Amino acid sequence: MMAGSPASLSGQDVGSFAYLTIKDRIPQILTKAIDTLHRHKNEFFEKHGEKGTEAEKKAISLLSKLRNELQTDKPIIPFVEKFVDTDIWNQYLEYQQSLINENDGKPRWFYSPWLFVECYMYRRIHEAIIQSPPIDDFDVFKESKEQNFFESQESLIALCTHLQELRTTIEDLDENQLKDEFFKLLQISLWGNKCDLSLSGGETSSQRTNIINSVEELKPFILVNDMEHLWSLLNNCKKTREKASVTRVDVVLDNSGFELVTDLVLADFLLCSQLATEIHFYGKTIPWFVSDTTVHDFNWLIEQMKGSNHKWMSKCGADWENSIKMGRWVYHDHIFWTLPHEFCVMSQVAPDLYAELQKAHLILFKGDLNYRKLTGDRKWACTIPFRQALRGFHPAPLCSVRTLKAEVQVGLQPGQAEQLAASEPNWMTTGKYGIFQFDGPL
Ligand SMILES: O=P(O)(O)OC[C@H]1O[C@](O)(CO)[C@@H](O)[C@@H]1O
Ligand SMILES: [Mn+2]
Repeated sequence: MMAGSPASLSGQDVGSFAYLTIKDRIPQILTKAIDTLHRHKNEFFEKHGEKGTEAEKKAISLLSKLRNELQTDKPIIPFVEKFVDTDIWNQYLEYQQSLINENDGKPRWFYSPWLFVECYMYRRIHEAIIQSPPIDDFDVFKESKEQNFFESQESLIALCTHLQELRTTIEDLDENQLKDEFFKLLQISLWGNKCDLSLSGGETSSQRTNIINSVEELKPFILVNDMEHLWSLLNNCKKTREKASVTRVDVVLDNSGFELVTDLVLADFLLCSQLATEIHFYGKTIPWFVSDTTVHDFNWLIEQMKGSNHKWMSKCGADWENSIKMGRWVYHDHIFWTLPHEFCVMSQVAPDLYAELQKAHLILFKGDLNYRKLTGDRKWACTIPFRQALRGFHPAPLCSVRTLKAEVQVGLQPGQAEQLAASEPNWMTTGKYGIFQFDGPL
């Protein structure tokens, strides 16, 4: 821990959201993963014969073992299977061990930082799968992600239709109208973050109502609203940039399905409004926090949309595929996003990624987990400045776009948290509230 930063959120605090997640939500997610493997038994057999059946059994027994370790608060054990990040993970385990002063103290599920153990759990799921060839490329969360996409169809069609209409009139919009549209699509992308699947223990959490109509009603639930800063920054880039030069917006993606479409709609708008000229996306290398986007999810979703029999949805899919082909959209993978580290150490742990992010004019960090990593998932007072919680992480001007699902929030006005807590004790963890929290140029 760096001097001056508060303790990490942890399962030690009985009754806290961290505690309840480790006690209830994580075992539930593991049970669901086991069940998913079970249900694919025949598929594995058809594909790989007896070897497939054996692999399914092995993966299930590894996951059951993991669930047992967790539920009996066993020590956190090192990774054994060789993978690109195994050494970094095991070093981090040692680092966590070194933070424990007691003799022979070992990191344990309910004792160690929540961010660490929760990331560890998802990495262990991945280990169980890669230890079970030939089903070692199976994504236990894929079905849920696809289901989320299909269940949100109606709302997604409305969104695609809105985007396509907007594209035909965009030339005629004056600056204020353009700004209104920008704000609308930003808010849709914010509320899209309600739909993650780890909060609901992997149960469906899709968007069934037309989100565009809800934006106005939801405004009072935005606790920190720095949208104006984002507008000034990008509009200024647009006005001052030379002909052939670049305005680059980077989006650190969160969930696939509904949320991903809201992000891609925003990205599309940024280009056609010329607020940006290039968009870079970052996804996860392995299945993560149930609903997070991997490259497979990203490609799958665009492919699905392209093949849709709805005219405007299919147009979006085709346009987006083209944006990728033309290099206006760039997708990046990096193992750092599925490590347990706080972002303030990114420049040391993943200097190449930090350097990549430095090329952006603006970075949007989608979702709650990114916010936890931005702030270190620590017990900050709600009123400390965002920049202080970032502890030196500043590759470029950045903004967190997140609905609140964890007990960490900084940069609030004095009294704001108290007022919320008085009427709603769970205001930090239900996803009902959201923020656009910006950290501008240094
Ligand atoms: O998809 P998001 O917005 O990052 O949310 C993932 C969230 O899942 C939870 O860990 C619940 O387990 C949240 O508290 C967490 O931060
Ligand atoms: Mn997520």
